[in-house]
Formats: sequence, structure tokens, C-alpha cells
Amino acid sequence: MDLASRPVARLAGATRRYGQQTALDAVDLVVQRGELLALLGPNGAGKTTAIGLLLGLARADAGTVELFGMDPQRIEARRRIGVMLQSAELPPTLRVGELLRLTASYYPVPRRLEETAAMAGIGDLLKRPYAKLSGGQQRRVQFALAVCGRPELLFLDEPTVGMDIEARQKLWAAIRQLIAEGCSVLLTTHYLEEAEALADRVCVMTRGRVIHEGTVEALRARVALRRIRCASTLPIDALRAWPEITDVQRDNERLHITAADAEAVVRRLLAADPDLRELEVQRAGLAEAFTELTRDDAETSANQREAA
Ligand SMILES: Nc1ncnc2c1ncn2[C@@H]1O[C@H](COP(=O)(O)OP(=O)(O)OP(=O)(O)O)[C@@H](O)[C@H]1O
Repeated sequence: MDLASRPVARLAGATRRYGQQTALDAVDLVVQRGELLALLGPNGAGKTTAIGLLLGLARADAGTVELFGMDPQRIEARRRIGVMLQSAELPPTLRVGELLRLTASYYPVPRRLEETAAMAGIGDLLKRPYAKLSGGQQRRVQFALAVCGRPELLFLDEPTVGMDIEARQKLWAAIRQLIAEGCSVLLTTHYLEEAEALADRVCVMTRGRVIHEGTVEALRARVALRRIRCASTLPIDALRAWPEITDVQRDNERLHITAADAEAVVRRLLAADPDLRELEVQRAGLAEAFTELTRDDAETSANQREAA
């Protein structure tokens, strides 16, 4: 395999246990060069554990873990990554500019300080002590520290938690710029719109296992649901009784309906309410697909437990 087509990070059959708890159960996962892979899953799914193995913070009990084809604890591998974890313990008295200079000094070809600061939107914070910043500002500084070394692979563990909408949009733009430069990214997030906005591929985990892997489109397509919106006075209790409808909510005069067979529902709606207006039909998004997948998996596991 030539170097360019080799994955930048790889878990193969990786298992990690904590006492009786299997946090990762024979997980296969690869991050290819230049892609953004979003790791999704409910709390406790094993996302942080998977990242911890790839960072060499913990060892796998079984299976293979590689960063650039090497053991993740090798310094040659570590110099090529940038990391933004959920919690960061940084020296509180250092000023932001000092922190950036110090971190950049660990890398062979770091970015210029001004470039990093512009990328993370922290140009006005460089002289401030880190501990005095707001939570959202600290997250931006942590992002700057993760990218200052011009990493080939960036780990972002729930990077936009605590950020306001504007800060989140700016961070997304910076991530897109990094991808355009050829950087690979492994991102975990609970915001499905974040995965939808950024990811080439998504990997959905629950209870230590990967239950789906593919493009955002492929994940959406696994759920055939459509979202129907319209303005109508039809009572939702009556609509809930229609077998074609999966879910229905009312927001003032607007109805929000989820259904697998949208055409059948639309025909029935139009027949039932001649005054119906503002009809819209859309494919369901990642949120519905994700809920459906994790519910299916929970049901399958419950059935397996019953059968055992
Ligand atoms: N150091 C540890 N000691 C004991 N159990 C742990 C440890 N780290 C993780 N676990 C357990 O392993 C499982 C997976 O946890 P992990 O933090 O990887 O999940 P996650 O998908 O990152 O969750 P979240 O979305 O809440 O961050 C959980 O059941 C957790 O309790």
C-alpha cells in the first residue's frame, strides 16, 4: 500500500475493558487522509475511549491501534497530531500568547502565531491569562493549541460545547479550511447538525460497538422517513391514529409530521382538509436516522437478552 492511501489512524478489533465494563468491543475504525470522520453515539458509547486508544492515553486489551502506521505512543506519531479533548488542564496563570508559543515549540513546523490566532478567532485574547477567559473563549484557545503545530491529523472531542452560534460557525469554517489544506479530522459530537455540516463519513457507536459506518447520505437513506410540514386545523389526536404517521406535533397552526410513506399521508391530508396550506415534504435528517438506528440496536440487544 502506498503511503498516501494508508489510513492516518486505525483501530482493528480494538477492545478495552474497565473492570466488568467493556467500553470498546472489537471496534474497527479508520480515518483516511484528508477526510473528516464524525464519531457519533449516545453518552457512554465508547467514543472518548476510542480516541484515548488512538492518542496512546490507554492501551487496548486486544486488537491493533495505529497512528500513521505506528504505535500511538511513539513521539514521531504524536508530533503529527493535534488534540482538543473535552477537558483541558492548562497552566492557569500563563497568558494565551505564551501558551501558544510554548505548545508550538513542541512541533517541527508550527504555524505562525498570528495565523493560528486568526484561525481560532482569538487575536484579541493573546495577552489575557487563560484562567480569566470565559468557557467559550477557553474552548477557542484549546482549538488554537490543537492546530498550532500544523497537524496532519486533528482530534476534536466535542469541540463546540459551550460555544455560542457565531463562535460555532467560525470554528466550522476553520475546520473546513484545515480539511482543504489536507488535514484529517476525527470529530466526536452530540450535535448532529455539526456532523451533517462537516463530515465526509460518520461512524455511529453504541455500547462499545460500531453499529453504522458510511456517508451522511447513506445514514440518512437508512431511514426512509420523510418530514411533512403544513398549516392545517386538523386535530393532532385524529392524525396520531393514522397508521401511516410515525409522529405528529403541532406548533400553533403548523403541523410537523414524520412518515415513511409521505405520498399516502399527503393524499389523506389534502382529502381531509381542503383548506390545507404551505405544504412541504423533506427527507428526514441525520437526527431521525440516528434515533432510529440507536433504537433498532437497543431493541435487537433486548431481544437477544430475552432469547438467552
Ligand atoms: N477510566 C474509566 N474507568 C472506568 N470506566 C470507564 C473509564 N472510562 C470510560 N469508562 C466507561 O466506558 C464506557 C464508555 O465511555 P466513553 O467515555 O468512552 O463514552 P463516550 O461515548 O465518550 O461518552 P460521552 O458522550 O458521554 O462522552 C462508559 O460506560 C464509561 O463509564
